[in-house]
Amino acid sequence: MRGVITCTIAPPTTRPQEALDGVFPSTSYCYDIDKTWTDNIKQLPERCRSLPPAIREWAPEDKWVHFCGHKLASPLGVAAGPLLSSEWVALAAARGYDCLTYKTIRSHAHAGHGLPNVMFLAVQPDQQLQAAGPSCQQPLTTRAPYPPGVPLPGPEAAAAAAAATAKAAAALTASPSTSTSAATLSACSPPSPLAITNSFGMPSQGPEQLAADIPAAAAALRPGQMMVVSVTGTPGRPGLSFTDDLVAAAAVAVDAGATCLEVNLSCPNVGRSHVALYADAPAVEDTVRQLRAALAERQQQRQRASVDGGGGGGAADGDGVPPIALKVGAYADADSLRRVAQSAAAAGAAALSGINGLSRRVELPAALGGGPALGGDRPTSGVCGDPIRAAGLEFVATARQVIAADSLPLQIIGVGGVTRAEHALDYLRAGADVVQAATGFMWCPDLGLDFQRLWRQAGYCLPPAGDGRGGRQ
Ligand SMILES: Cc1cc2nc3c(=O)[nH]c(=O)nc-3n(C[C@H](O)[C@H](O)[C@H](O)COP(=O)(O)O)c2cc1C
Repeated sequence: MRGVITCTIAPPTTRPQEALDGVFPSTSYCYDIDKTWTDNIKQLPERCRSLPPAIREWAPEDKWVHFCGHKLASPLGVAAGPLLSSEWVALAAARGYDCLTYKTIRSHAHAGHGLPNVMFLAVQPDQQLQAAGPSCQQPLTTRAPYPPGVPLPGPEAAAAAAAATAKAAAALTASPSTSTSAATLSACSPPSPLAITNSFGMPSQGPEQLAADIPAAAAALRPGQMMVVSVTGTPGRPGLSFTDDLVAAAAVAVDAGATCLEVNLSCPNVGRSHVALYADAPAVEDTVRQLRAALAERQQQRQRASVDGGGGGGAADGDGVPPIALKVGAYADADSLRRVAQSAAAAGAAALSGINGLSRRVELPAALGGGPALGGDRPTSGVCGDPIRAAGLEFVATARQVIAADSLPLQIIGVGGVTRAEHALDYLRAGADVVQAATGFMWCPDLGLDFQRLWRQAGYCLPPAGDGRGGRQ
């Protein structure tokens, strides 16, 4: 793989004074990390509900981008995770994101892990984690939690940020050529570096709720936007293989009208049995073949049973199966990625989406006693945000080379460490068709509107890359 990714590890101890400097409140701007994911579904946190009106100028349709049979007004989206329900999808759709991935669902209701689910990491500014290698066996250290009783940024802070955003947006509207920096538009200012570990264990609503909520999420989209539904299987279900259960989860999504699926083959927060599926080329090929065959068979049955023909999405191909993206992790080398890309394409997958959070051991600072930060039963968890951007870019650049060299019919979703709008442009230059943020969206939902401004300034195509590789459009 090209490039050098260093893996300097945070110092083993963090002085409490530094850790509690108030820059790292225990909640994100939007998602409330002190609450369970079900509470975050029940009610969108106040800060998300009181965002100022979004001002966005939509690209003319001839500048829209093609992705998995859909036309997108822009190539930015939100990755699987933060969009827990239709309300969250509607929020992202209104804040400048066009490719919205509905959080990974299972075939059945699943509680996932208890709190804590998200903790801040003590990393150096610009620290980037290696995708693989012995140095990555070393643990990362969390920041001390925000002290109890210290008030979080409340409605006043949100109102001040909203006023600043409205002012900047008004200036922009009055003079579209103003070179207001993207940062001045955001109604939030994420901590820097924004480095978290998340450990949810892929909780899922049950099929009945999803049957109502997935169509509600799709109804929140405008022309030029699409929703991908992320699905996974659960190993060890009585009488069902992982793939059988994956088919059942995908069927929930398809029956609810999903027009694009993403199969999560790389969750770093579940048992070992399927965390590394994405790295096993024959298993990837088998899984995708079986999934597509089962969905095609279901579609035929439905067509036979219905005089009007079955459902199926607008982007489904000839056999009625929606395009399938595969969510993968970082690969140790280009050959491993090539083998999986070839297998995925041979089985009929439409896209690769990477990377997932990097799995690391995560410990409390020594000042708080050390030991696994999420408890002994969760010694490792997924690292997301700024420290994985280099690994994500490396994945995209390598995938683009492999796809071009082998003429594979695959598109690429670039994910990992997009915490500012400019990072999305870096991903597009590296070769992504679509770029998504997870952590960046949680801490700065208006990153989407910032990106739209940059995208418009760029003339809705890529500016030349600084490294001489050039853009793709
Ligand atoms: C809170 C949270 C929940 C996530 N849940 C999922 C999930 O359910 N399925 C999945 O494929 N990835 C999940 N991810 C991983 C993200 O999709 C993404 O791959 C990873 O966070 C790297 O992107 P980021 O640096 O923008 O956060 C989750 C990430 C976060 C932060």
